Amino acid sequence: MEIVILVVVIAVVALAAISGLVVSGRRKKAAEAEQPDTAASTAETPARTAEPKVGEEAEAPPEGARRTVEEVGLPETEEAAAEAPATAAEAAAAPEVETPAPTAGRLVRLRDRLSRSQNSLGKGLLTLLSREHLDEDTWEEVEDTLLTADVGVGPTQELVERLRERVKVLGTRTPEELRGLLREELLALVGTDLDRTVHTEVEGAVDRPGVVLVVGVNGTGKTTTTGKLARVLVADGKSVVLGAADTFRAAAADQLETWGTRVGARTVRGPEGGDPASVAFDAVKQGTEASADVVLIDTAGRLHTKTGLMDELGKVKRVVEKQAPVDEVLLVLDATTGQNGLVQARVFAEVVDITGIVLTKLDGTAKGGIVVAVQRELGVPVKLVGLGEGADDLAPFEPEAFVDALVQEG
Ligand SMILES: Nc1nc2c(ncn2[C@@H]2O[C@H](COP(=O)(O)OP(=O)(O)OP(=O)(O)O)[C@@H](O)[C@H]2O)c(=O)[nH]1
Repeated sequence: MEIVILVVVIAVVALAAISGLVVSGRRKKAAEAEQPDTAASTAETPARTAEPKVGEEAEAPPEGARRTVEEVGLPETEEAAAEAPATAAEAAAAPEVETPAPTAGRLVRLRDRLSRSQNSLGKGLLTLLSREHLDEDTWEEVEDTLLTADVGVGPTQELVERLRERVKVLGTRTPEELRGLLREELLALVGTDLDRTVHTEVEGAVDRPGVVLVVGVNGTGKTTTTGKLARVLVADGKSVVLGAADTFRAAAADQLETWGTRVGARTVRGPEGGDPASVAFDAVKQGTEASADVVLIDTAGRLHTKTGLMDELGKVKRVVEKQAPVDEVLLVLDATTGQNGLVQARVFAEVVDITGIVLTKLDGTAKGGIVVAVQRELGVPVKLVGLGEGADDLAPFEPEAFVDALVQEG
């Protein structure tokens, strides 16, 4: 009997084992049916590995997901994905090249700024000239007004003399007549027949860039002006190479390079404290090799009292001239420094032949008369004026727009 019971138990256990195997086989098949392709399982793999488990919780690696190196290959999408971060990084690193505002009529655009700062000169003169009796005291006041605006002694006396004569002839004076008269006389003083173009064009069939040297004392706005001038030239369709020959002030080359990058102009620079003449030489060389239209060279802010530094400026020019003639030497003067600017102008003119003047910060002073004074002092025209810190706030100087801003109503 016991033997019969034992045989029955063994038979039941055996049956149970067989049915268990069948069920697990079915489950496995059903699971395989739920995984239609390997790509889907590959996609799941990272999710599993993202949360690794250890010990008893550890899962067996998915069998079907494994592929050999040969099988995996590099599909197009993976290539693109691999390239994408580099392109994005490049895009972030590559600065956006700006399109500067056109230069034609810039001074007209900036006229409000000019008349805001210079209007007191015109208004002051018109008020005085409108007085019923133009006695000596009044003429003295006219003179003082002009001197205060930095017109300079010689030009002031000339203007007062001309005004006295013309007012006498005029007899009765309407405000409009006076305005017209003052406009004419101021315009004659500023000069309408001077060549105010910044010389960047090379004459003849010579294959070289125009070379412009920018000089001036520290803080006058020299580096900023060089950068703004690059924008003016780019706006006029020229290609520009910048030379950072201000190797004394560490930040100057960076500052210049930033200006250049914004308009797609290359900046040639040297080691900090290096030889400025060698940087200037390299800039012209590279500009020539690159067939650039213009090379603009920013020089160190020289204190005009330091003879050694001034001598070095002369050297920069001589060394550049071994590559190509310098077509334009622009002296940058800060209009707010008044008579001190004239002293600087005189000293610079002794070292290099200044061919044009840039008056910066005219937006921050009522002393616009410096335009007249500095032209007289150097016999060189004002070619550009700075009317703000904005990138396109440097304008070609136009005598008519300038004088209109002085005498305009309002
Ligand atoms: N309001 C006004 N500020 C200006 C003008 N031009 C330049 N500046 C400012 O003047 C300051 C000096 O300009 P920089 O270009 O650094 O002067 P810099 O002559 O190159 O000076 P160094 O490199 O030290 O020789 C800057 O803050 C400019 O933004 C202008 O026309 N108007």
